Amino acid sequence: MISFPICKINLGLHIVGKRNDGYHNLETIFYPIALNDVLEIIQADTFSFKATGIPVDGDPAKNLCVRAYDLLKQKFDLPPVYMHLHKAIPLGAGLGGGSSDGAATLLLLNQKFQLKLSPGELIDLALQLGSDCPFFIINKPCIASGRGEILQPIDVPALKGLKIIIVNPGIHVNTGWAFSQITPTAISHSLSDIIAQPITTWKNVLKNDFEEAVFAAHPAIKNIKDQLYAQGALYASMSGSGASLFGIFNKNNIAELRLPENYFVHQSDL
Ligand SMILES: C[C@@](CO)(OP(=O)(O)O)[C@H](O)COP(=O)(O)OP(=O)(O)OC[C@H]1O[C@@H](n2ccc(N)nc2=O)[C@H](O)[C@@H]1O
Ligand SMILES: Nc1ncnc2c1ncn2[C@@H]1O[C@H](COP(=O)(O)OP(=O)(O)O)[C@@H](O)[C@H]1O
Repeated sequence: MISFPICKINLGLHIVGKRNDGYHNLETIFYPIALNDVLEIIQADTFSFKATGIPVDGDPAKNLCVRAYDLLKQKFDLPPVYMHLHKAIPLGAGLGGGSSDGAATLLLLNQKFQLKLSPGELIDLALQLGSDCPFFIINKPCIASGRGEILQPIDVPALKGLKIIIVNPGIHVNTGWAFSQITPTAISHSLSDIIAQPITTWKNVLKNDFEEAVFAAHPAIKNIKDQLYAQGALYASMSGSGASLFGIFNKNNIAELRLPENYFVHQSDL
């Protein structure tokens, strides 16, 4: 069986409080983007995992696909499988690619071996893999709170018919470090109220709390946001804890960005 794990951007991201378990409560809107990895799972005589495409760092046994399989193996008598992950989503980019692969593994195995896990059970398992993972069980625009697992589907009519450009400069921002830089604050504007307004009103009110610290540490990241606006973006922001930036444009107003050749650039319809 094959699946195409997509990625996400964050439309607004507020850190609202530090929790006793070391994580933070946040409020954000997860919005799915049509930039995807490919994951194939086949029943086999022995377990194996192969990754191609953009190289994934670290121990393959800790890959989120393998960790998702191991998690289900603790609960069910799963047979061995061959898993092939082809990576196209940049890593550690604030796009949730690894989380999406982990969630896709849970969904594929649930379907293939008829495990009959409900969406709620899959979300609980996904949260054990990472805070971004539960969203990829749903894969529809959602307003999220808690660590990211309290999810409410939401319509974002302001984005209909528009185009997105994602730029990743390949700078690694550690997510734990980014959270440590933030002093949590109460939300002054409701995210759902903001995104119900036309996109031209978002610029000064829809904010990612990580930008200030990440831009201060990496001016090259801020420079991309400035370029997106200079090229006519209706709205531009960093995604997650970085380092990807996205700009939202009218269809007939595609940016001509002057970026270093090694930067990753993706364009798609919203
Ligand atoms: C910031 C966000 C926003 O969507 O996205 P990314 O930038 O990673 O894509 C997420 O909250 C990231 O989720 P995820 O990347 O799954 O993080 P996790 O593996 O769960 O946690 C990595 C580390 O970040 C911190 N962390 C993460 C989530 C959270 N709600 N509070 C935290 O304090 C913790 O220090 C944790 O050890
Ligand atoms: N399938 C996977 N794809 C990408 N990264 C993975 C995967 N499995 C584990 N990882 C680890 O997770 C780290 C960050 O994952 P990723 O989801 O790409 O970042 P982000 O949460 O910033 O979007 C990677 O640097 C890598 O070490």
